[in-house]
Amino acid sequence: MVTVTSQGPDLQATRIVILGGGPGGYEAALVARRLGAEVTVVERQGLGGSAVLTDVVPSKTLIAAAEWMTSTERAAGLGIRFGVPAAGSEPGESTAPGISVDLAAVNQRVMALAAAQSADIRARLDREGVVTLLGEGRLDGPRRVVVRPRGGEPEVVLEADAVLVSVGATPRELPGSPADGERILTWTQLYGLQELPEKLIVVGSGVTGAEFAGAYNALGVDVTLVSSRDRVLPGEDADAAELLEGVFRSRGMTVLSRSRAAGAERTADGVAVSLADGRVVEGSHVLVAVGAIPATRGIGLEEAGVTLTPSGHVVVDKVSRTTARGVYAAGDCTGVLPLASVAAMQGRIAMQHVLGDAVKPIRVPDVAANIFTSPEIATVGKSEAALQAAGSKYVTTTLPLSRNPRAKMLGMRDGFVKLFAHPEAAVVLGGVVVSPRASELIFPITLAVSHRLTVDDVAEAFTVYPSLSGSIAEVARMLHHPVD
Ligand SMILES: Cc1cc2nc3c(=O)[nH]c(=O)nc-3n(C[C@H](O)[C@H](O)[C@H](O)COP(=O)(O)OP(=O)(O)OC[C@H]3O[C@@H](n4cnc5c(N)ncnc54)[C@H](O)[C@@H]3O)c2cc1C
Ligand SMILES: NC(=O)c1ccc[n+]([C@@H]2O[C@H](COP(=O)([O-])OP(=O)(O)OC[C@H]3O[C@@H](n4cnc5c(N)ncnc54)[C@H](O)[C@@H]3O)[C@@H](O)[C@H]2O)c1
Repeated sequence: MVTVTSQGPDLQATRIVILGGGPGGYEAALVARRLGAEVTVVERQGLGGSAVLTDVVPSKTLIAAAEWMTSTERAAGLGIRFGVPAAGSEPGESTAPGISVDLAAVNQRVMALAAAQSADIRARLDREGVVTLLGEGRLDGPRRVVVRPRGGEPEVVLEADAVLVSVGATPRELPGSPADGERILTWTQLYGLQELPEKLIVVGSGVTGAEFAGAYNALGVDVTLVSSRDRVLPGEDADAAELLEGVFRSRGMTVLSRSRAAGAERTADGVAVSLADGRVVEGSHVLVAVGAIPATRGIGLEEAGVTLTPSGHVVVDKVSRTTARGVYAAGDCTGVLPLASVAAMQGRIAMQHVLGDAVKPIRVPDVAANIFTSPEIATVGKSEAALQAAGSKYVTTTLPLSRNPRAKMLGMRDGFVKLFAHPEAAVVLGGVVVSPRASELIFPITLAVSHRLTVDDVAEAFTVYPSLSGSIAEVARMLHHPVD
């Protein structure tokens, strides 16, 4: 066992040890270095964490390929024909076999991009003077981290003035039906597929399930989405979820609502998913997307005085403090809001707090989020369900995308912009954008929400004509109340 009491040249510097090198961990490391601390990141998988290696980056890269396929759907309506017409064929008649997807090539690109992103993060941390230790870490009390290095070398003990726990979460599996990486898959195992599945069953219609079901459907796969709830995306804006489910069905996806999967087993040439009501759905592969479990067990947290919720999430306050003095936590292991952007913000806030920099507590309602389906669903601020549950006064207007001139030119039909505002103060409380690239369009509404702008502030700003963002100003204009 090697004990490391201090690293780096400055013996007076605060020693920070970060457990987990995902967005929560590596963003914190950069801030802590900038604030003069000695920083060590302990990571068992690779820098960038699950966000970069298995979750956000791979899924969004796969979706980029799927998106390309979806945009070809609109091409015919715009007068585009694929293939070279043969001699004597009618104008516009295609003789080419059409477009096909080489999943092995798509997945190779996905994995290469994830690895490159991880290497970039490692290089950045190295440049900034952050020490990285590849291995499995655990707390030994609140101020000491013990690391089992990946290469089998002796354990390393790191003494710390403060520890940040940012260990993320791992995929939940169906009870009694462990993933085998071949036919029964978690989202981390999809990128080993060399060919498109013949028939993919996606269990779970949360954000992960909806994104993958939409992507594989666009890539040409026969997809069945098993949804335990009344509708897909139960936690999202009801109009957006309803629209997306309609789009899914119109593209040939089978959506089984109110259908809870009880288990999955391999058959001679595929899988059979049994539903709680006795039905059986057969397919070639099943993707299990039923949520995630925080990676907080067995790493000495409770022994160090860190309180966990019954679900295993670390209890934190708005500046990322846990119940143990000197131990902070960020990201999916806290269950505050499982998004990479939130993990990174929690990590930065933790370091600002512990190192005595100016710090603003996290404001979850200001978080912008996006579901990368086609169309995308972007949200920020208060949702309609939250406003109703709190009995808040609000006014709302929705403008369908089909009324936007740019959308008409681009051949886009499915989508809308919706804003919520306070009826008297006219302050923008929240918004929903359902549209291709909604992730890019939500930003003006995010600015409005975080700076407490009014609908008139939004309406008075110029937008380009013609542009999709013109609908945001237009919907704000529709919420204007004339002065009495
Ligand atoms: C399929 C999918 C798609 C997603 N897409 C998006 C998206 O588009 N946008 C978005 O904002 N969010 C997205 N998310 C959510 C996002 O991935 C998470 O919110 C984010 O990864 C959380 O970051 P983190 O730092 O908390 O944890 P992680 O990224 O999970 O990193 C934690 C790291 O800690 C390591 N670790 C765990 N235990 C130990 C230990 N004992 N010792 C050493 N290392 C350890 C893990 O191996 C991991 O590498 C997606 C999630 C999924 C599942
Ligand atoms: N684009 C993004 O930013 C993005 C993408 C993916 C995930 N995420 C983050 O990850 C979080 C978790 O999302 P998720 O979809 O992985 O998990 P989730 O917990 O939100 O959804 C899982 C769904 O599976 C259903 N389910 C559970 N057991 C089932 C069963 N046996 N049969 C059928 N359905 C079952 C649940 O009712 C739930 O609707 C999201 O809230 C989001 O913050 C973000």
